[in-house]
Amino acid sequence: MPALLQCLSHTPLVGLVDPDKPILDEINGVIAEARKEIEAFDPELVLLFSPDHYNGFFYDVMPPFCIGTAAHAIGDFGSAKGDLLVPAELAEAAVQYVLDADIDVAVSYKMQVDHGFAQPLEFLLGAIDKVPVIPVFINSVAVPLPSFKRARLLGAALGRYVATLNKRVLIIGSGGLSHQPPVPELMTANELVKDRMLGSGRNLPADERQARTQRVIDAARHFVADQNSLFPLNLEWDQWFLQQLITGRIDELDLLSNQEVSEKAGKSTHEVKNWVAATAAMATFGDYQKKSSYYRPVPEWIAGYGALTLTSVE
Ligand SMILES: O=C(O)/C=C/c1cccc(O)c1O
Ligand SMILES: [Fe+2]
Repeated sequence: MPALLQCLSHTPLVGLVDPDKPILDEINGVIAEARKEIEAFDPELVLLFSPDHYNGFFYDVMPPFCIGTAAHAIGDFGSAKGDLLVPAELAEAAVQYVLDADIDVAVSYKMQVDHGFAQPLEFLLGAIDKVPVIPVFINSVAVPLPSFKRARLLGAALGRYVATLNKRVLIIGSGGLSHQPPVPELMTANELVKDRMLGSGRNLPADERQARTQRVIDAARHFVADQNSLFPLNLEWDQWFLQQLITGRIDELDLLSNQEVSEKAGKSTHEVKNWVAATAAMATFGDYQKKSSYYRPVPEWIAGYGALTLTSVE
């Protein structure tokens, strides 16, 4: 069975702080093309790798990786809200398969997810509950972080697992590329935010949710005016990273240290590990080829915004 890979940056600022119309049209065109490709492929199962942003995973117990056998999207920043369509038995078997492959992964029977999961499902499939999806969380924000190598090995193990199912599988990597939005850090957070990061943020009061949303919107507006107001986007790094995936050199990314990536491209750039895992999963289906790729820095979205479509070589 062939597989299809779609990696896509996500950003909760879509519709809230948008780039100029020609750029927005260009990006919407890229998403529309990806969606058309997916429609033609007609996936029976989605394997979705995504980070979280202290909406579903907290420092009370922060796993490097987690697979959900059920998942609920909270609808942050106006993203889609509701239950994902998770095939519980397949997801549970995926956990066992990965553990048997010596990759330690957590399981959640009630996973809470945010725009990282919801946005690509909505943009690429039209809704979060259109196609059965195995949701895979990769901790990309809350230090200490897993390595690039472990993300690749997780992806490869899950790729081998879904390849056993004899289904048309769409593999999605959500996140990145270079960026550093104002996500709080445990060491420097005030007492209230620290408490939220330790777990009480799972059900944020409405006024705090609103304040959090507004803080990110304000940061994006400042970033448009002054691109040193946050860690700058790194166009060169992003393009280099994309080429690594396109040319099949994902193993070389094992050499990247987390510190180096944070220092060169920003602390949230670790979200690209979702692209690495997705591409490693794709590689288990055999040779792949680039169908299309896209890149543009979008300060309005605090994102090195990229897309990559890979198809199996038959
Ligand atoms: O959840 C937040 O506070 C911010 C999220 C964000 C902002 C910009 C780019 C991203 O990938 C994000 O997840
Ligand atoms: Fe993100």
